[in-house]
Amino acid sequence: MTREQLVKQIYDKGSYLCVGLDTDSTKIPAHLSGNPDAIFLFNKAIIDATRETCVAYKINTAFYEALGTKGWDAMEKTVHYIGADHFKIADAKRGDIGNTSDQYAKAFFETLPFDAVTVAPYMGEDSVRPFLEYEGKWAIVLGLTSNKGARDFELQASGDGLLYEKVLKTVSSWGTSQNLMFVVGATQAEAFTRIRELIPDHFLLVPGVGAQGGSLQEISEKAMIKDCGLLVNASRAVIYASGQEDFSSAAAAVAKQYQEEMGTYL
Ligand SMILES: O=C(O)c1cc(=O)[nH]c(=O)n1[C@@H]1O[C@H](COP(=O)(O)O)[C@@H](O)[C@H]1O
Repeated sequence: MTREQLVKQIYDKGSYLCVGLDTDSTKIPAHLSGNPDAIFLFNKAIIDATRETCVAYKINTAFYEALGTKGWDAMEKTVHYIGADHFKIADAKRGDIGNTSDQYAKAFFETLPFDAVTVAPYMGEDSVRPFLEYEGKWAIVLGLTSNKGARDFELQASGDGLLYEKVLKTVSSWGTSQNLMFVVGATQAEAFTRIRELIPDHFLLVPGVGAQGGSLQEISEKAMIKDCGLLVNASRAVIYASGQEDFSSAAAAVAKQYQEEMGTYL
């Protein structure tokens, strides 16, 4: 999906919500959990319930890989079920020597129809480049993450700034704002102004609202740009809004609330 197509989806729907399909097999409601296809059926119900209120889905591959081939099959079925209108992110946090990253890119962009993969930048340019070589596909590189471990490296001084600032500056020269986004955690709200000084044009994938407590209002006020430039992810707050038979209507209601609030910022 190109930036233009993504931006059109955002303004058509009045939403920059990304629903995170972090589907934990131990949290599937009881009425589904005995079904051999439970993970996919859960995802399908969530997708049907949130299609109109979100523009992206982020599949966190860990939750699927943890189940072996059964999980991978559920992920494949899910990404195909989402279809072409939504921006599909493989949250796999990949990145390795060039010929290995080539294979990761092939896995998510050719074998599977994802639009974007999250990438860890630690191994440098040759580990990120393979993800930038596909027309209409995106690398979403970790910038400043939402977790407390961000302090261990990302927020440490490096040269004349912080390490994450160096990552944003350097990585942004490897691609363009048409094929490269950055992850910035919603819990890092005080950094958003500085981040927009460094990368004024790039889309940001912002996880950390909902269960991790980040403020949608604060992020939107500090980091929204003229064509929005934000995808805000919520996983647990949406998909586990209820653990009962009404889980999909509860998810729909939470996603709608996010969409309505987002509409006021767009
Ligand atoms: O890359 C990510 O998506 C990510 C980066 C980050 O800094 N923090 C973060 O929480 N995430 C992911 O975003 C999702 C957040 O989930 P919830 O806290 O349940 O909304 C999970 O899939 C995390 O792996």
